[in-house]
Amino acid sequence: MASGKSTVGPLLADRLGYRFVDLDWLVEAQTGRSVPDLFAEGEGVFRAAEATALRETTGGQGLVVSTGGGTLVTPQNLVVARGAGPIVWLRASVPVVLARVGDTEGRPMLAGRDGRPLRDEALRSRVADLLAAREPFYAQADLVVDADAEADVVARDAAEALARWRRGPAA
Ligand SMILES: Nc1ncnc2c1ncn2[C@@H]1O[C@H](COP(=O)(O)OP(=O)(O)O)[C@@H](O)[C@H]1O
Ligand SMILES: O=C(O)C1=C[C@@H](OP(=O)(O)O)[C@@H](O)[C@H](O)C1
Ligand SMILES: [Mg+2]
Repeated sequence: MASGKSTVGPLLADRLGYRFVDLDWLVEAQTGRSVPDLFAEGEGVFRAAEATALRETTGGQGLVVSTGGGTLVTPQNLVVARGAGPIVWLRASVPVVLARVGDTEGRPMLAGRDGRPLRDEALRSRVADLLAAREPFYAQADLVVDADAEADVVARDAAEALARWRRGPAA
């Protein structure tokens, strides 16, 4: 979360001449509910809607999909995404993620048990724990790009990494 997927995705799509979809927006459009609303019924309710939305982005070409930070932690989602095209991991460091999450309002994964946004050391430790737990899943991406950089630079690096990936190992 807050690595810049929703920000960089459209910039990357522009560079590639592709369409763009943000998976959280698609979930909200398909369910008519906000992400925090879905989480309020239980994380599983959101994850089910997310898996459905992800499947519906596959099967075509010329599309950049910005997933949510938890999407590819579900092994079946990873299989679905990999079948659709290359997965790019926007790898951001803990301090940069913390600087970008803002006040964490509207980010259910960064709320405490009482539902209120975490702050200070509790927030830092939740972000660090989440990123550490998710790293083995993110590491299964086809490409990794340093997401601590400015958004335009991240999009450019992702486009270049994709072009190299397409040319194959010999290039
Ligand atoms: N490369 C970047 N440099 C600086 N700020 C960024 C960058 N990418 C995203 N942001 C800002 O960080 C916040 C979270 O970005 P967002 O794209 O929503 O991340 P994600 O979709 O991974 O949760 C937003 O306020 C966004 O404007
Ligand atoms: O990390 C997560 O599990 C989540 C990240 C969010 O998306 P972003 O990564 O785009 O913030 C959103 O899908 C939901 O709040 C759950
Ligand atoms: Mg996002």
